[in-house]
Amino acid sequence: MKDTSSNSSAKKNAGYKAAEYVEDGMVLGLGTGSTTHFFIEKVGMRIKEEGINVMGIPTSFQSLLIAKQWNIPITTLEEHDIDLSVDGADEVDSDFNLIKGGGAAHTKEKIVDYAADKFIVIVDESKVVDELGNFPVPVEVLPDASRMVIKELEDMGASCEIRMAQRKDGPVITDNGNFVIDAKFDKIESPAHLEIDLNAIPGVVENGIFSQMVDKVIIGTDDGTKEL
Ligand SMILES: O=C(CO)[C@H](O)[C@H](O)COP(=O)(O)O
Repeated sequence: MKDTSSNSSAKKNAGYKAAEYVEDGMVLGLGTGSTTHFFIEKVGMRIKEEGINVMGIPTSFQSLLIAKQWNIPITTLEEHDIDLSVDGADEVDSDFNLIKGGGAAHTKEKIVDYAADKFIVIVDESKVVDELGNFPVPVEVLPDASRMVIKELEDMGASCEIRMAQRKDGPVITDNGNFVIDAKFDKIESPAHLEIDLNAIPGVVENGIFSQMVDKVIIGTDDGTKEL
């Protein structure tokens, strides 16, 4: 789906910069992906070196494993509200609309990111776009509904593919046991409307348009960061 090995110094700069916004006592939403990996790593370093006291709510098994590796205490949305969530994106426009879900984690990411008091997005420059839509919109679906959802998406003008696993025969299975349909629209006129319309299709669990809640975007470059 995407090459997560590229732009690693820019991703690292963005992730490390976001960790500067972490304060002692915070509960953190831990996004998913190669950029967020650097954020979690830096939070772990700050716990070790500065002794800050924070807890994390991971948005995927991947993020849970990285957090455990860095001895970040884990909690859940059942137990705590979230002060700050930090997450990557596949596309971000100047109105802070996002496409997420390149790692198939967008359902839990949206629950956690939207619940946070503050939501910071971290990307490298390649993710910044004038208009969303070059990256297909990931749509998590209940497996039994996938053919019907594809028909609805095609009626809405999208070209669709069920995302296939790379080292397993068959579809990608999300952390929630579902499939992901990648829906490519020629043009996304209104991200906010599309976000609502996609979730109205029976069988859709969540889609990867994030049109709400972003407070800040940190763009990593090879030399440093820019903030929007
Ligand atoms: O939405 C996501 C996972 O579902 C990721 O945040 C998004 O795909 C960006 O990943 P990366 O930082 O590896 O480029």
